[in-house]
Amino acid sequence: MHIVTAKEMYDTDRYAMEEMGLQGHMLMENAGRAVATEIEKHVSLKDQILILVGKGNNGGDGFVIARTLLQRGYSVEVLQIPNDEDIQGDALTHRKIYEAFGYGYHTFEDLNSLITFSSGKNVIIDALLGIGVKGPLRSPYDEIVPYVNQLDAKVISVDLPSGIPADEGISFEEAIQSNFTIVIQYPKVSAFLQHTAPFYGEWKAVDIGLPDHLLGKPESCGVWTKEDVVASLPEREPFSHKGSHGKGLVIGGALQMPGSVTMTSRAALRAGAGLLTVATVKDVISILASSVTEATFIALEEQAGKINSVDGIEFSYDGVAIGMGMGRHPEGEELLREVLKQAESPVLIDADGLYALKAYLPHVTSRSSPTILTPHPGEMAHLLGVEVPELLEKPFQYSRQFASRYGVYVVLKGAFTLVTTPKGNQWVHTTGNVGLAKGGSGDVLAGMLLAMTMQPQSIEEALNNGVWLHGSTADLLTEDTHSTYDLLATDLIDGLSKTYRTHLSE
Ligand SMILES: NC(=O)C1=CN([C@@H]2O[C@H](COP(=O)(O)OP(=O)(O)OC[C@H]3O[C@@H](n4cnc5c(N)ncnc54)[C@H](OP(=O)(O)O)[C@@H]3O)[C@@H](O)[C@H]2O)[C@@H](O)CC1
Ligand SMILES: [K+]
Repeated sequence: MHIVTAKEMYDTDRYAMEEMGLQGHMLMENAGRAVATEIEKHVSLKDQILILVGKGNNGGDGFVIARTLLQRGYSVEVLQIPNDEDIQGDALTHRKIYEAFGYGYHTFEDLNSLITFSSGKNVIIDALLGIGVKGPLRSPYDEIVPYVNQLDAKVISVDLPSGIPADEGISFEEAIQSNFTIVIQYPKVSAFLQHTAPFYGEWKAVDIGLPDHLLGKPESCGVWTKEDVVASLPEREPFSHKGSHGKGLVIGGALQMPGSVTMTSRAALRAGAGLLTVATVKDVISILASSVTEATFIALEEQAGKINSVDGIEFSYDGVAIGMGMGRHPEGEELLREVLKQAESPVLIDADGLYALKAYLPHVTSRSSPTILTPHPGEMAHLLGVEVPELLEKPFQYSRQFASRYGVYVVLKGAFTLVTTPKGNQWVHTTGNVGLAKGGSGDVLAGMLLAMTMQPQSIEEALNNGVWLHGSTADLLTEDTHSTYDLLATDLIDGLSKTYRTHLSE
């Protein structure tokens, strides 16, 4: 499923209108009817519905929705916010059709009109502003929006909650707080930003008949779905052997932190790695040996319980993960540098490895094998040299610039984990839940990603499939046996079997 900016949406609409003959009023008819059909799933014939119609085409959709619902027997009233002469173009065409059916509307004079017409209504349809919103809400929307937000009614927004910009990096002051948003054709970027997504409530996209190839462009941005996983995750060949499923290496752990590397290793094996070696300090090996029986070990030189050197590792692996539980120490930089120079396989850098990476970043571009970074926002902000809130305002832009500048894959972890390729393809993940906000879930993810990168699929597919498996496992577990309070990172490792069996064996 594509994700679009306002410009991409307007370009797509324009192309459909100018090059394909799908005229604006036809698109609006399709949009309004598709939205009305979706609204029917959330309302009943007993509900009293008020549709708030704004000045632009979002308001135009409102007139189509009103006509469709009235024809289908629903109780609907319309409150048009602008004066009659301010409704123009396709929106005016549809208001005329609405009137030709014999339906009427009220016009907003001051807040009292909204108070009067919203009285007794238990459903409000927000067709005030769409992707054309610019700047803070102006009069009278700055009065209307707070009034709607304090009403005790179900609010359903058309395309996006009025006041929320479609794009990232744009500030706003107030917006409709929706219970449900019916997105027209493609979700907009703001549906996946931490500070704007909550305004959408739940959302669903409806098809208005724009062909997908209109968005064909070198960069691709979308939601990675179960269908994508099913299409790309390779089936196991019946005559394959443990070597064909990837020989992985995990470098990490310190005497003070033996857990991280344990979780990464177990997760990698559970996710499908054929063979796994863990390179760590001696005391961690004795702890690991009992809980990761399937792995082999390399004891590394140490100082004060931390890895001091990677001497002794022969880099003949299909994938390497480094950094988890390694601790932060001056030698970390040198270790990482050696690994990146010597390994001729994908190298995934997580946790403490990311802190050690900063100085070496400019040299990463010279690697001939993929380099994968899996930062949480704090680690990513550190690498970028910006504050976390600034990063979270524009995660798409920052990730794309960073991935292309250093030629790396970036898995920016969060409520909407974002995978970016060096070429600028971006995939958002909507699986997973707040149960994952706990120590260890990143270590488990790193292990799953390591296993995925060693299977016969592209690195882009591997990372997305790994993130999807991790999130879906959390979802299955919290639906079933766990809650978002008690879910542990180790539960994800054991729960992965169920995800594979439930989702991927159909
Ligand atoms: N054919 C198509 O393209 C299709 C489009 N579709 C639908 O159209 C929507 C986009 O329509 P749009 O471009 O008319 O923008 P939209 O947000 O409805 O209104 C913008 C108007 O609002 C005003 N305004 C702006 N900012 C403001 C503020 N802060 N505070 C107050 N007022 C503000 C501004 O007016 P101004 O006051 O500046 O004159 C401006 O004219 C899209 O989301 C989808 O729902 C579908 O039907 C499919 C086919
Ligand atoms: K809206």
